[in-house]
Amino acid sequence: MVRAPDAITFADVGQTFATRTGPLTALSGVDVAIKRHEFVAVLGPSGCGKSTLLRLTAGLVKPTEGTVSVFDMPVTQPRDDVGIVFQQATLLPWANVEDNVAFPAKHMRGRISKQDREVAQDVIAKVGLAGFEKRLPRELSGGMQQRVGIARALFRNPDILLMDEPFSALDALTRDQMGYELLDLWQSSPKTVLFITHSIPEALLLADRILVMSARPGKIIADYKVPLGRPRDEHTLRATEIQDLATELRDLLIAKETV
Ligand SMILES: Nc1ncnc2c1ncn2[C@@H]1O[C@H](COP(=O)(O)OP(=O)(O)OP(=O)(O)O)[C@@H](O)[C@H]1O
Repeated sequence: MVRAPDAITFADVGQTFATRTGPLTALSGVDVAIKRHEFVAVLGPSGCGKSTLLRLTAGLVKPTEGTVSVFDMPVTQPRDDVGIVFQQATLLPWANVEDNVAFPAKHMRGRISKQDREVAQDVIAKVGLAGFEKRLPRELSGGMQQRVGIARALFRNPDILLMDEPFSALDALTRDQMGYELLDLWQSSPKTVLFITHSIPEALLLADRILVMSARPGKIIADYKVPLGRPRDEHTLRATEIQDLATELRDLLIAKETV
């Protein structure tokens, strides 16, 4: 039988940066495979290399050791089938919502076509912003700006969505709301998601699988399957086995913070 390729593979990946004070090893010996349409959360102490994992997957950084592959093809440059959402939406302040969402087309082809605008309007509606197409970023709340960032990442309908603490700058209620909306989006249009967070409840609510990283140089020290079905809602995290897993994750992270 032909094996379906994994969506993302890290094969013995290491990343050392040259810094003014000498080489800094951010990641070492990272070996992991992520299946297509798996939702994977990554937890780990600050500075352990979580964002570096995403940047390697997106082709924004080249690994100094090992290979990062997307659908079995080594990543050598930024790819169309990978969308990224950062902690801040990083929108163009002078461009309206529609132009921000369609910006990848402008960046690639120098113009936004009528068809691009239709696609942009469709993803804007998907993230709940229909009617706001002509607004400027400064006219939107933080949560709405982040929805625009998500719409921009979805614009090219990528198979892989990389999310770097996408909701951590939002207030607690908006953050929860965005998590549920993301689950709805993911269920209606499945994608492979690599989601970085510092929040254990957020990781448990969203993910199929949770990877835990050690302090720098980061490596994957635990790989948990989240024992929850879908769909999930606000009652999901009350299950006893989830409380136990949350405690286990907390203990592991506290131990690793001190390493
Ligand atoms: N381009 C770079 N040049 C030099 N050092 C870098 C570079 N990018 C990242 N680093 C260093 O690599 C380490 C890992 O950084 P990274 O941003 O991946 O960590 P992180 O786990 O995402 O951190 P946080 O949780 O605080 O956001 C840090 O010590 C950081 O200073």
